[in-house]
Amino acid sequence: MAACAHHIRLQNQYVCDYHKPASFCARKASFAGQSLPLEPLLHGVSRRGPSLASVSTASVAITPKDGGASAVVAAAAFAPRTRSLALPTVLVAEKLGEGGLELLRKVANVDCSYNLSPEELCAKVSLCDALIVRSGTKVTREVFEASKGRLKVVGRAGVGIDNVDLQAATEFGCLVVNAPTANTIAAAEHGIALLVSMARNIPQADTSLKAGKWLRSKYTGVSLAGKTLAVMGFGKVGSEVARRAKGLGMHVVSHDPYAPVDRAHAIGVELVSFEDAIAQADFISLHMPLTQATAKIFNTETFAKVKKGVRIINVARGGVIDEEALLKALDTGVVAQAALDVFTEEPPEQDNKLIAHENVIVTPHLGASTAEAQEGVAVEIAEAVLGALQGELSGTAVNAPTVPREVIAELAPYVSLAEKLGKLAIQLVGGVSGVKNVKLSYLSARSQEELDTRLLRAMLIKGLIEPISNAYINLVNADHIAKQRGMKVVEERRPSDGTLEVPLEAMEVKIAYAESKFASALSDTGEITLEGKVKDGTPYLSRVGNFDVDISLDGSVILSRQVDQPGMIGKVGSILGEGNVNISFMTVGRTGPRKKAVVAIGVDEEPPQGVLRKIGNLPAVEELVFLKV
Ligand SMILES: NC(=O)c1ccc[n+]([C@@H]2O[C@H](COP(=O)([O-])OP(=O)(O)OC[C@H]3O[C@@H](n4cnc5c(N)ncnc54)[C@H](O)[C@@H]3O)[C@@H](O)[C@H]2O)c1
Ligand SMILES: O=C(O)[C@H](O)COP(=O)(O)O
Repeated sequence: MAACAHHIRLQNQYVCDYHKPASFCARKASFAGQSLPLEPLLHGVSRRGPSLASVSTASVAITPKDGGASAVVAAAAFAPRTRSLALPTVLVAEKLGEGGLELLRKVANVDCSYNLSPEELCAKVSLCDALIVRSGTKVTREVFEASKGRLKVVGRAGVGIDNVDLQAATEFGCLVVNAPTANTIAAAEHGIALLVSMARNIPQADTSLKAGKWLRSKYTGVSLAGKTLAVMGFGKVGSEVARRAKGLGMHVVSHDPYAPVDRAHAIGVELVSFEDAIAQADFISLHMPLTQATAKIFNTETFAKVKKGVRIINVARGGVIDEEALLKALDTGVVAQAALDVFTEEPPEQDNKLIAHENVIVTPHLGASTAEAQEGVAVEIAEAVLGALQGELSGTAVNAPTVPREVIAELAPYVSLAEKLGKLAIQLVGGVSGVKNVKLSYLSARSQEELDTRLLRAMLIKGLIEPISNAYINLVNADHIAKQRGMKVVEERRPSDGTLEVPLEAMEVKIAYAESKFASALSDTGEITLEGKVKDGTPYLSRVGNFDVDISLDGSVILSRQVDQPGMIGKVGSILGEGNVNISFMTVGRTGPRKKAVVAIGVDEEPPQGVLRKIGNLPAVEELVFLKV
């Protein structure tokens, strides 16, 4: 047997990496939450093939955002397998750029099989170690079941992973990686292409001329110069669209409650409220992710507030527009034109009325479809998949294995607390100030060496960012994604004289320079401030702004600031009861008897808007916010 040049030793098991592309060799192998230097060990493994399936570390993975209440799940991310001398097999189920295929072919058997039916995909996947898809292939629970544990990595050659069942992937110990940056420019350029084509009726005029007509006045367009474009979502794609639109002489405003103001100012874009953006825009371009908060955010109510004759471009996700409402708005002239690359259902039904509408131009989800973007995405995903097959964690891992069981066992409730505090804190942000500076403080008797806070910090970031983006955060990518979004997260330890047995007495999150939807969440220093504790293994919210509260975080929370007076608890309780909303907890934090008080109410279900309105209308209630946990 020939000796390999390099091997990674992971918890006494060996992974041969002689076949890695050169770029992998100098790196550290990061696995199961440990960063391990590559150990050049010489041991007898054949050069004929990699032994990449030999990693067996029991590890834990942060659950994906749809993964239920538990913040972490134990999963054997790479199940023990006998050392195989065969090359791994990678199934490429949608067309992938040649550069990526070349990389894969160097070290794997590559099976390019496109347009597989769900049954064919299930049949093939049991013979594959990795699967690469774009948005056109549904990687369902059935696919993971059918793979019978062989599938170790799913690579999404693009950003959105709406088509991959992440929960099932995690349960089956399958890593999911994506390629989030390589198609940004393509998507932005497509947005601009649609903007210009729509304004000048290019598709309609083209069709008409090809049909033998010469209709010059019918296709008179509108100019872009001097018009206002509202960019909804100032992330990777939105900011590139804004930059390009400025070059076309447009006045660009943007709505993104979480974007750093200075990044927008740097390219001459003003961040404004949702209402301001849609009220002043001649053109609206959508670039936000599809989340609970943005689903159908463009609906009948929204269209009632736009400038009459507005034109809309959507290269984000179909679900952010209520398609029926858009159709009505087009029919009544409220919306003059729409340019759509994405649809609620893809491909859309044949008789889709929006697509047939004369004032709508469409493309079949082509935002990422340029030769350059697809080459970039292909290389990005091939590297991520190959790295993952060899036990490396890519920075774009979506449901990555992270830390060893013993660490997680001790920190589990704190990990959950950190995510919940993040989720609550981000929901408290309001206005247009953005989220730039976050401080996470640990009150603990333990020293730095005795308390590994990496997972807590990652989970805080997960809680802060996932509800407002399509990013999936794990230990590996948390800091990277926070930085990418201009969010600075600093940690601070505050010594306590408590016992060393308890990892943490309390955890505090502060968001500086941010406005809040709930002014009482601001502390004396003007920061949104939340403190949490773990009691009997359960995360609790212990402070909001300057108000001490005590509420279990196993349901959602209503926070209300009111004048402390007799009968209030009964009144609020009755309104919730009438609305069939079950109260799990209620505490009052007050500055003094009959002065200001913050009432924190834990509820098992989301109260209907009418119920919240009734509570808000009680004369003693000064402000109210509902927060999902
Ligand atoms: N059509 C295509 O082929 C194509 C290609 C690439 C990306 N996309 C889609 O484009 C969208 C943007 O992608 P990206 O890479 O720029 O993502 P990103 O995460 O970099 O940016 C999204 C931005 O939206 C903001 N946001 C979140 N909630 C918001 C809200 N309620 N209101 C306003 N802004 C909000 C976030 O703060 C963030 O800045 C995503 O939906 C993505 O799936 C489509
Ligand atoms: O999420 C994405 O990356 C884009 O929507 C592009 O999807 P596609 O790779 O299927 O073109």
